[in-house]
Amino acid sequence: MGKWRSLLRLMPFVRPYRGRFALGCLGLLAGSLLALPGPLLIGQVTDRVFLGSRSLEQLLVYLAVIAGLYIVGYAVSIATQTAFVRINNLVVNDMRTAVMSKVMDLPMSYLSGVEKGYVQARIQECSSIGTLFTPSVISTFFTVVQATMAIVTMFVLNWMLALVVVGLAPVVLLTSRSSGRALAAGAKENMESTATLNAACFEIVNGIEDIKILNGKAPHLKLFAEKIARLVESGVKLGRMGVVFMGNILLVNNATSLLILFVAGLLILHGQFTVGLFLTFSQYSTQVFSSTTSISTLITFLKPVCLGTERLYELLDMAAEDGPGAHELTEPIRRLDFEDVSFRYGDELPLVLGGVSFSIDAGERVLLQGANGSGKTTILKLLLALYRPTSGRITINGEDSCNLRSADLRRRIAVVSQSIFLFHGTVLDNILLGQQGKTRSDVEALISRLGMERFFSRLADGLDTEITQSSSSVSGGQAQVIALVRALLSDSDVMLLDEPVANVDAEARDLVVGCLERGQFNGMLIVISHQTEGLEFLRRRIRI
Ligand SMILES: Nc1ncnc2c1ncn2[C@@H]1O[C@H](COP(=O)(O)OP(=O)(O)OP(=O)(O)O)[C@@H](O)[C@H]1O
Repeated sequence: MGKWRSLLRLMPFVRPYRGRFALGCLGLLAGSLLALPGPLLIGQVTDRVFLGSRSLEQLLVYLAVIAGLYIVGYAVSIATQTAFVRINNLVVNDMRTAVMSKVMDLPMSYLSGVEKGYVQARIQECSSIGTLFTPSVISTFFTVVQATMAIVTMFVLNWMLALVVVGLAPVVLLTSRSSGRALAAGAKENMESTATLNAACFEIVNGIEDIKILNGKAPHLKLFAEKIARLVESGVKLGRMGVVFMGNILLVNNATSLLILFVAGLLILHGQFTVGLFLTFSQYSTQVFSSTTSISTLITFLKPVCLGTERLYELLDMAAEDGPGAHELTEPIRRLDFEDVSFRYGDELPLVLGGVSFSIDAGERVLLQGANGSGKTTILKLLLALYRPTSGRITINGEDSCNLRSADLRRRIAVVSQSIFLFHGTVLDNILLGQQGKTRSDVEALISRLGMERFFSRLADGLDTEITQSSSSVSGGQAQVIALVRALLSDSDVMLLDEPVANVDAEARDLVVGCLERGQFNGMLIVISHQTEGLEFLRRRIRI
């Protein structure tokens, strides 16, 4: 029961579309009601026209009424299904957006521990929850109404035959339920095989360059073929189960039809029943049995929905990186202090920083030095509130940075990191990313002030050069210069540069270091570098 209750947690996602949802439900109810008179009218036309009056006029009247019901039913069904398809898509995409937004707010201490592709998988899981809003699943709830009305009508017409139909319903239910369970288990296995195949594809595409260099095609293809073989095997098994499932349902339906034919036949032979009523009963019993089958498979459908909902909220309920009391940072950063800061990346991991203390004031230019792995980059990450100190505190203008909104803090701190990630889009898009109120002309003015026009004109399409993830349209050194322009454009109070002169050619090095040396940035400057050559203008040194 606890599991089913988790479905109630989906209410906030349905609420924005409650009008549409209510209309859709009304449509389904109307569809169920419209399906009710059909069998009764067919029975009547048989008894009253074919076996009675034999009047063409009367036949046409019946046909017109039945056709009218079918046409209205068709229109209602199309409108209802379209409404639910729309609701399904909207709800699923709202969930995806909520998950993505939450993921972006989660602390790095969690995110750095999750595997690649995991978040992607969690976002994809939302579509399994969307199954709940597909017309076929929602309509199952309404087939119960339809089946109940059919049973009531049958009891009114002939209680004895109605009892036979009702008595047979559990047989249909149990048959489809047991075959459905096997089908669900097969589907799970097939999904697992698909996921492992996807993981293999992801790895091959990701490491394609190294696979080529290392001549690794043959072993990777072998591994890929093994995964394909597993998928084929589970696909065939699933297909066989599907055939057996349908076969079993057909078998039971045929057996029940035969039994109804037998009982109705006896009643007709004794003059207690008519041929028309038999036709009516046949159609109603089909409605009852198909509703029974849908209900039994509904449970199979709802299980992954419940599981998906639980997993969705597991993520949405996680604590975000900013505590509820975090407040705005309204004034510029004038001073920052590390007060006896210690840090480890995980409870089980060793200390990276042990009791680090220093203070930096506005306008200071600092070179942060230390051996490989001593924690220099970690200090920058702590400053950016990507991680929180394990002990000690970092204060900004005297206030504990844990109490400040991290987005405000990051707006005031520009970064040129060691490994620059450029996003899909143009060079200009990347420079303007996250810059409020800045335009192309601001970028062009800055480039000209920095004397970097020649550098940018050498890119394939200048500022409009497309950055693609697969082919590097800019080199590492070029990315460094782009990141510096982005940092300078942001009018931040603090600038952090992690190894700006490593792995770059003389030109990029002169462009990056030169413009800092010439005082193009007058705020607090913190540079991490193993090399000191050319960085003499950074008067203060902090060693950790
Ligand atoms: N996300 C992480 N999870 C666990 N350990 C990490 C993580 N990031 C860094 N470390 C570890 O923390 C230590 C310090 O790393 P950091 O990058 O801060 O050093 P660094 O002084 O900048 O090194 P370098 O001079 O080589 O760039 C290293 O041992 C590193 O392996």
